[in-house]
Amino acid sequence: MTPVLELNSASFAYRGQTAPVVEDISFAVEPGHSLALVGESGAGKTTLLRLLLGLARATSGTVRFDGDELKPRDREQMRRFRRSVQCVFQDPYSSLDPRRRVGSIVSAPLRSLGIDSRSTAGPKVTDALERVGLPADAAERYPHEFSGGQRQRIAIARATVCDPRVLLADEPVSALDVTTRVKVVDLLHELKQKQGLTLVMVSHDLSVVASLCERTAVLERGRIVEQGETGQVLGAPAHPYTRRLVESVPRLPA
Ligand SMILES: Nc1ncnc2c1ncn2[C@@H]1O[C@H](COP(=O)(O)OP(=O)(O)OP(=O)(O)O)[C@@H](O)[C@H]1O
Repeated sequence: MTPVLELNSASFAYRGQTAPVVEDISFAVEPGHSLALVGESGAGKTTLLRLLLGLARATSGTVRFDGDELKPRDREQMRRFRRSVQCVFQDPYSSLDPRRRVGSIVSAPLRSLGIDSRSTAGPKVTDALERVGLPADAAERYPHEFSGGQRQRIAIARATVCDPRVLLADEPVSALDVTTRVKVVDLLHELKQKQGLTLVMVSHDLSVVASLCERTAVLERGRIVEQGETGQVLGAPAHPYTRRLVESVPRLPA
């Protein structure tokens, strides 16, 4: 099967810097599967998501979408891409415009992709809100009327309203308290199961990774040191860096 997203020997250096922050990265994301990117702060995880989103362009190597090289200037391809690949960020407070009602926030991708107008988007917005466990009347309210967990649900409703195939999520639950975190992880799990959503997720939380992602790639200072089945990578790490990451997870005393 053609991977929906693929990096081939991709490297990226920020403007004005010679040293790449990610180097020689290769992985493929198969449709319906999920991949976690893990590693310490500054390892380059968010930069990889930016490459996958077409927000940054690989300095060398390629990013492929449905088998074709991703070209941010190709408007037709980017339209298909935006319809297929959506994202959710860490902070549900800053990622939602406080001046707009939730209905307008959630319908934004439908309108910007030309799928619906404000007047025709209603049923899809209701559906998307329902799928994430929010009542239909949430559409009439403003983000400040919701808790952090509910706001992240709104962000997930916005990201899934146009039925994308892939969700790219940057630390989607790390700003949430522990019980809310579990509920949002359950929601992501359900979207994977029911809608066959492909998930690429950055997370510091290895238990979240273990519960959501079949595959894991471990990033150390911009390079992948290990990747494979999550159970294998986190359960029996082959690389000393992965072992250190796994061992650094705090455990309750026995
Ligand atoms: N706009 C930028 N300009 C220059 N360097 C940057 C920029 N953004 C990030 N970097 C550098 O790139 C490296 C990788 O950063 P990145 O945010 O991708 O790491 P990360 O693994 O996502 O970290 P964290 O877990 O803390 O979010 C870091 O050394 C960072 O300082």
